[in-house]
Amino acid sequence: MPLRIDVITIFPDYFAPLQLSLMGKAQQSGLVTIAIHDLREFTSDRHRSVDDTPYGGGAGMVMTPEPWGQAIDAVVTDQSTLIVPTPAGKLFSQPVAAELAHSTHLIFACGRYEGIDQRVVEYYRPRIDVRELSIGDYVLAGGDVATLAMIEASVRLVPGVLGNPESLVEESHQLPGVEYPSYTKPPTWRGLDVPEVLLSGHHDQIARWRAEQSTIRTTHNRPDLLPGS
Ligand SMILES: Nc1cc(-c2ccc3cc[nH]c3c2)n[nH]1
Repeated sequence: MPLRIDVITIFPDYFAPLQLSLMGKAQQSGLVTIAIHDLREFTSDRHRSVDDTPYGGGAGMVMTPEPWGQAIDAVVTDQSTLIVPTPAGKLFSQPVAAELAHSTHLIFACGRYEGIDQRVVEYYRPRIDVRELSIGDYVLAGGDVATLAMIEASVRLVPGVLGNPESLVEESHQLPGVEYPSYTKPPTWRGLDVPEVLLSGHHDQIARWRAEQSTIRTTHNRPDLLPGS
């Protein structure tokens, strides 16, 4: 059963990159089907409007619920998971990507302006799995880039998408923390040499060196990922 993804957005062109590279191949292989829907196709007024002023005042505009209800109803099934990117959501992570990779149907609701009327989440929450997700503690201009990131992170984990599942095995066995640095040819580049141990062929020493490098990098860049932190 291929994973089906429906993306609803006012900027369908944001998703052209999904036709390229690994994501494009995943679609051609039939492992994943991705459909992009223009929210404005689900409006009923002459101006195809999707936003209005916020109740309670405040700056900016809020996306009205009805076009979203029409658009989501057009694709939703009882197997759907509705994903709403938002800075206020739970943090997206590799384990969440793995969960999404094993879903049957994902619907991404890409908001713009100040976000989507909360009643859209409230309406679907009793009916299907609804997940408000953040990709990090910084504010984007809309949910489209967050959706691209979540689709790429999830689809690469769909069995059969990655040509070499070996890289997933390494990823999953990775020590808590960040990855060791990588090197390839040439052995010397602008006077800089590849660490000797990597050319030695001593696989135990290489594994030890890589574990040390991972710890050094994690301590320096991501101490929050160190065990016991
Ligand atoms: N992690 C993260 C999500 C977002 C986001 C998501 C949706 C909308 C809609 C309008 N602005 C948005 C921002 N920013 N940062």
